[in-house]
Amino acid sequence: MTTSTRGAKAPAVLVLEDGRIFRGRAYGAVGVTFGEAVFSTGMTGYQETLTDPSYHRQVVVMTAPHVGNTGVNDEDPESGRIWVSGYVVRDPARVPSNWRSRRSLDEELDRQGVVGISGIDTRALTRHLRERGAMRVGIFSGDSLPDEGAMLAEVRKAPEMTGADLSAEVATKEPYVVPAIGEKKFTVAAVDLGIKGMTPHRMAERGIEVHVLPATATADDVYAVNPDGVFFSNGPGDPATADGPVAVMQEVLRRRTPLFGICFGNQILGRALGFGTYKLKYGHRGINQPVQDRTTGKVEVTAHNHGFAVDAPLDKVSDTPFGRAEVSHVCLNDDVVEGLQLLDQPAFSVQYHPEAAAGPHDAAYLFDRFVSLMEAERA
Ligand SMILES: NC(=O)CC[C@H](N)C(=O)O
Repeated sequence: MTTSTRGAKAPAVLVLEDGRIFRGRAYGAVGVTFGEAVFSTGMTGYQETLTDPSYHRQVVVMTAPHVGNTGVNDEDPESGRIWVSGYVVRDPARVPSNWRSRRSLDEELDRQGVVGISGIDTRALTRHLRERGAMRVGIFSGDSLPDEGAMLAEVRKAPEMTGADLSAEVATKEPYVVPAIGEKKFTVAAVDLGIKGMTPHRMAERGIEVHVLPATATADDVYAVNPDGVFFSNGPGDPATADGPVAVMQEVLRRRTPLFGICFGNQILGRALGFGTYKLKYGHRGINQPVQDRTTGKVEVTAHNHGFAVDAPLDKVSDTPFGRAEVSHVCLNDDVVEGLQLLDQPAFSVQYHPEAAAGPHDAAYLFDRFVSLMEAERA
């Protein structure tokens, strides 16, 4: 629920489900919002973060102290709207400055009805989330606020992220096509579980015509486009709920069509192979996470946004219903599984974001790997 505007400087309170409270000022829309409190360590790229559908139902805390400096432009959004359910910053820019800027971030949050809070100690909040783990949170702003006990009771009624099935809420309802740039070489069916705009673009740049399909697409829908490869996107929510996409992916594996998955898509590949998924204590979010590609030994700096992970053994090849599989990538901060690959058929996935929006481009080679799998299939 939001009421608008003028009160951009109204008092605001952030209430965590364990009872910790931070007081600040309204930022963006004035009103009430709930979600899972998570922190992002990205120093840049706030527009891409805000519009990434994987952040649906999450209240994002920025560890970078000064946010909004470059304003809001019309080029950087990763989808048609802001998806975060709330936004938490230390010190918003008072005067944005950039040649592409059209309006301030404060105005844009207000325009889209996104409730935020500024002027709180985001370092203390981040340390709290790191020690206690991601948890539910509420932001309440306005001139007359409920008492603390009432706000806490509301936060504790909000839905949890564990068990949340959210892809269909954010994905396209209708299929659409992103044409290949230049000569068309391949057709890919991309199951949209919350896809970011840059992902089909990275494929289109490589001569792929991308047929983006709704989250509810069946295997028949996938094969109706006569694909050379199949892609499963990133997306919000708990992968343990994604039974539909897991069944579709198992059919793709049965048919041995080249397969690539990103983030939620990696968790779905994990499940399709028979591995479990689990919730990380506070997740990985930011654009500076070190990952090792174990197939080459190279280390890359990468963009992350995940709160769940695949539970697969790091030190051995696993036998799965689709042949041998191994962990191809691992996060060097905490040994979390960051990629999977099959050894007996053309299928792989990563838990992080090679589309790099925002983020470093170190992992762009993964799109080339997908192209190589499709080329090898054709040869
Ligand atoms: N970016 C994503 O695809 C996130 C996947 C999943 N929702 C998670 O939090 O782990």
